[in-house]
Order: sequence, then structure tokens, then C-alpha cells
Amino acid sequence: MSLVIEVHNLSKKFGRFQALESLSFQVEAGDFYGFIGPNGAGKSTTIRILLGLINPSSGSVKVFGQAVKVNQNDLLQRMGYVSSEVAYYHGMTALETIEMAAKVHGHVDPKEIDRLCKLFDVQKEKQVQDLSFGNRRKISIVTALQHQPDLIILDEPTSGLDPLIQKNFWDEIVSRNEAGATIFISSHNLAEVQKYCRNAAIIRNGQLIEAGSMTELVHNTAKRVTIHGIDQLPPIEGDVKDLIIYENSVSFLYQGSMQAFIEAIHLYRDQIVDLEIANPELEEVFLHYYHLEGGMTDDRLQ
Ligand SMILES: Nc1ncnc2c1ncn2[C@@H]1O[C@H](COP(=O)(O)OP(=O)(O)OP(=O)(O)O)[C@@H](O)[C@H]1O
Repeated sequence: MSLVIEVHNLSKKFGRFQALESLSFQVEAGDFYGFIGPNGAGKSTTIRILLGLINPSSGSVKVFGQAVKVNQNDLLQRMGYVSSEVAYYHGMTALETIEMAAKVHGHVDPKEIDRLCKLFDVQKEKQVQDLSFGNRRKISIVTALQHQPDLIILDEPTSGLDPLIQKNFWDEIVSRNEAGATIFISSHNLAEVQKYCRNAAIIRNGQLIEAGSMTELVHNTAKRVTIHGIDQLPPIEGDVKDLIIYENSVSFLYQGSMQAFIEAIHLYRDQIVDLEIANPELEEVFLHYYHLEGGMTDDRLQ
């Protein structure tokens, strides 16, 4: 399988601030890849480097096997990008803005513009400065998709979109992925990432903390255990977090040996009426990583 994105030892400094540090990950052709991390983790900075909008301080970035800066124009023809913030030239309508972007690409089918505008309910004749945030975001989605890119990079694409448009958006992105496009998405909506992405990377303070398949990310961390019939935590050896004690049940995240767990709950075998062991939601996995020692401290100013 060929690689569409190769990020190797990438570092970026803004003055004395180390925004990215030795970041490495790869995205294969046809993947649906999630890029997650809290505010300020370095997601947009990485994406801007991938697009050649800013330069790395060190390390290398390749897209479709080519150095981004060397072949930027050719590469951008094959990429579609929805940025986290949208700004357009005032005095132009939504349609004029979309058509201007189409001219830059040079090979956009007007019927496709029309289809996408209908799908996302774009207010074509309104001036961009008069549009709401969500309606401006729709322009950015149409301009990112209209030229049938092979790589679609989405930075917080659904923020500001109403639920109906969000659904249309995901249907469209899934069908583009099924047709062969590679999707790279940064999002704070972890339910969304878990639902659609096959692989993901988690970054914190500019560093990669985990990357792998969505199944591995969710399975290799703690399990969510709920025991019905008792109202105290059995003496389990292992890592127990996020304990919630209800009137007649306990629920917690457990990471440790299953044998130790079974031995501990065996002591309560006469009281236990039901037992649930589930993989946590991605949101719980995310919190697990961010509450590791030192997780929230940001000491990147040097
Ligand atoms: N041009 C810049 N000059 C100085 N610092 C910057 C610049 N751009 C980004 N940063 C800093 O780099 C860090 C990473 O920013 P970035 O926008 O990549 O984070 P993010 O993960 O996309 O966050 P969010 O989820 O809030 O969008 C932040 O602390 C930000 O303040």
C-alpha cells in the first residue's frame, strides 16, 4: 500500500515556543485517518505544514511521496482542504468565491459545483461577509471537494454545521473515501472520529503519544467495567480510574490482569447480579491519555 502522508521527525518552533517536537506518523492511500488532541496540541500547525503554508523548523513531510515545498502547486491540485477558520474576500458572493477557487484548479465540472451547493444548501447569491459562520464553512467545504481531490484534509470541518448538513457532509466524505480518496481529519468530536476513522494519531503538547488502528487504540487501553449488585469497589490489583458508585452498582475503568480481576470479584460472587465489560468510548481513551502524569502541563516555551 502506498503512503499518501509521511511525517518524519517534524519539529516546528514559533520563536521560543516549541509547537511540534519530533512528530512522526504515516497515512496510507485510501485511509480514513483521525488526528486528535486538545486545543493547542499542534494539529493545525501540522496540517499547515502538510499544505506547505508554513515551513517546518526541522524534519520532513512528504505528500504522495513528494516533498511538499518542492512540488507544492502540483500537490495542491490533488488536495482539498477545509481549514478550521474561514476568511474570504469581502464583496464577493458565495458562488463567485467558489467559482474563483474552481478557476484556480482549472478542471472543475460546473455540474459538480451545483450538486455540492445543493447538498450543503449554500446561499450562493449572498455576499460572504453577510453569511453566518456555518454558512461560510459550507463554502470552504465546497471549494475543498469540487475538484475531486485524492487527499482531503479536514480541520474541524463540522463545527458550525447544523445536524442535517453534518449528515450530508459525512455521507459525502464516506462516499469519497469509498471511491478511493484518502481522508485526514482533525476533530474535537471524538464520537465522529471513532465512527468514521480507521486509524488515528493522538498528539499532546506537540508530540505524538499514540498512533494506530481505531480498534487498537480503544482495545489496548482500560476497559469500562460495571458490576451490578454491589456498592463498593472489590479489592482489585491493577489500575482503577473514574470510579462511580451507585446505590446498587459500581462502574470504573480497569487496566490490569483479567485473572486478578476475576479473583477479586469472585469474593462477591453471591451478591453480583450482572457484569458488563466494554471497550471505552474514544472520549474515555482520550481522557485516559490526557490524565497520564504531566498530561496537561504545557512547558513548550524554551
Ligand atoms: N503563528 C504562530 N505564532 C506563534 N504561536 C503559534 C502560531 N501558530 C500556532 N501557534 C501555537 O502553537 C500551538 C499549536 O497550535 P495549533 O493551532 O496547531 O493547535 P491545534 O492543535 O490545532 O489547536 P485547536 O484544537 O485549538 O485548533 C499553540 O500553542 C499555538 O498558540
